[in-house]
Amino acid sequence: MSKLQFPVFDLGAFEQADDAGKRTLGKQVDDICRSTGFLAIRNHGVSQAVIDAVWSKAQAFFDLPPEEKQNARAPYKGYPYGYLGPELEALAKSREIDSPPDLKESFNGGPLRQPASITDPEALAFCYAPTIWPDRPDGFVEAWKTYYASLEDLAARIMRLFAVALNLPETYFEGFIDAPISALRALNYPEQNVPPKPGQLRAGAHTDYGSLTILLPQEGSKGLEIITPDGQWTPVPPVPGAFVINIGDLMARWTNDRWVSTLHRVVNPSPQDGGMARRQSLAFFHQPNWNAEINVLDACLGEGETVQYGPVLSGPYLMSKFKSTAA
Ligand SMILES: O=C(O)CCC(=O)C(=O)O
Ligand SMILES: [Fe+2]
Repeated sequence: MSKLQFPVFDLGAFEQADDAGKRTLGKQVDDICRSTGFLAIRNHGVSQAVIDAVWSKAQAFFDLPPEEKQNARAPYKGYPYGYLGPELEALAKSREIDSPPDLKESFNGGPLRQPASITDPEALAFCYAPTIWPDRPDGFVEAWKTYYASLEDLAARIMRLFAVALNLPETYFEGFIDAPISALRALNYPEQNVPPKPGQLRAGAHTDYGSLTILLPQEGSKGLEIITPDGQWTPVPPVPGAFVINIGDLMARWTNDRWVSTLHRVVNPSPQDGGMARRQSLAFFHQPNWNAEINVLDACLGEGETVQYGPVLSGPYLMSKFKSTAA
């Protein structure tokens, strides 16, 4: 693994390693997750054709006239899926910081399957609410679902890596994530022709809520920044062919804060970087099963350490976090 500036991890090499090799590589991931929880994953096995298809369909969707995009809009404030137009979300509000709305628009989609066992009305009204699909561009839905399925599989593989990193059996998380309630979000940060309001960013400083986020920033694009342990905002460099992953609040809680859910943001483009260029990204927010009960892992309790968090259920926990960001 290269650790020059930003760690880049070879997932294929991990999967092919023997037990001792896996433990060594897992230890590297444990170290990263204790410090920032942000790393790039290469040799991830997701086909470039699957990525290119969803990328170009998302771009074509964002290029549609605003009125047409509104046909796929989320029907009411707080509805999780469909099109969320400009100025409707301020991520900084999740931290109770009042800020102008983020300079972005997004399209959001939920789980591809709904287990028959799910009857909780809250689950049906929230995570399992229907995705409001756009009519155009042709092929959008198929490309979206194919990418979603690939990322769900990738997330499960990364959770195996996390289990090894935490000194747990490799399959430890499997029972918690066999009916995940993950969401996929395509983000577009439009060209900025007018100056932002004071304090207005493309995405305000926030932590992610779930177990794991798998991000695909636009190739070569800048703007994503994290707070490093020295307290400085630090750019995440684009890594060609790799996904950027980070852990969210639920994973920090699960590990009793051994792992950190790091604050991050997307800043406005600087004049040196073209000043106003559009930027696109895809964010897959992996979230354990609606009913998964998340208790601090024994494996994360060192000598003399106490349990800092009581149990929470994955779905209701996510709902409470999500509802706070409407602008
Ligand atoms: O677009 C990006 O690079 C990051 C977006 C992000 O952090 C989020 O939507 O949670
Ligand atoms: Fe984020």
